[in-house]
Amino acid sequence: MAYTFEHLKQQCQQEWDAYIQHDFVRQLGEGRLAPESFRHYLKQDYLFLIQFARAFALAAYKSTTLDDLRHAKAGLSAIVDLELGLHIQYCKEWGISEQELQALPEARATLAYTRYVLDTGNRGDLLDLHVALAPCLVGYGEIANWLNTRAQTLRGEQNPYDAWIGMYESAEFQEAMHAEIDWLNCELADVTPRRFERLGRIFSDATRLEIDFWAMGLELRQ
Ligand SMILES: Cc1ncc(CO)c(N)n1
Repeated sequence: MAYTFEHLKQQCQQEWDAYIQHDFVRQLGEGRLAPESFRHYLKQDYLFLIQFARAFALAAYKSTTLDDLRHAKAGLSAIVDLELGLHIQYCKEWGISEQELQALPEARATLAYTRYVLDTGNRGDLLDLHVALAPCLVGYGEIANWLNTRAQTLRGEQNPYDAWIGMYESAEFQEAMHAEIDWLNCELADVTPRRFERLGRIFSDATRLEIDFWAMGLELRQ
């Protein structure tokens, strides 16, 4: 049987739904998330993005084909040249200066998640690393789409978090998500059941760590 990305989700459907439909996400969509929670999340997400960039650098190191090398390089450039700049700008609009960002200590949830991804990539191969990254890349795109299906979601000026949803429903992000799913489907097609079981563990671990990232924001955990 050929495995697909869909199977990775199915083998931890409960965790996946708890991540996509988390209270943080619902409250953000309904425009009733506490601003302190959103600010705390934004600050930690800056630290997350720096480690995320390192993960793409690791993906370059783990690449053995020119195509994979180009893919990793494009991901690293997108984060360093584009996403981090946008994030710093967005933080400013929420009253968080670049100076403040640079001095932040990492919350435990940020440490746990990012170092888990880096360790998984270090000890495994490129597929292990991509599976650990998939909840970030695919999850946020799916979250934006899920929010857009909900009648309770507020869009436009009435929601202070509208721009956040806009970022992840954007054509660029949705394309990156689909490219990631295609890459994974291609690689998963010929793995053995034993390998799939190990990959499933990585995927569900990373999903649980994304849930903790939301909880960190919601509960202002350090
Ligand atoms: C924690 C987290 N996961 C995923 C993304 C999407 O890139 C993000 N910015 N932050």
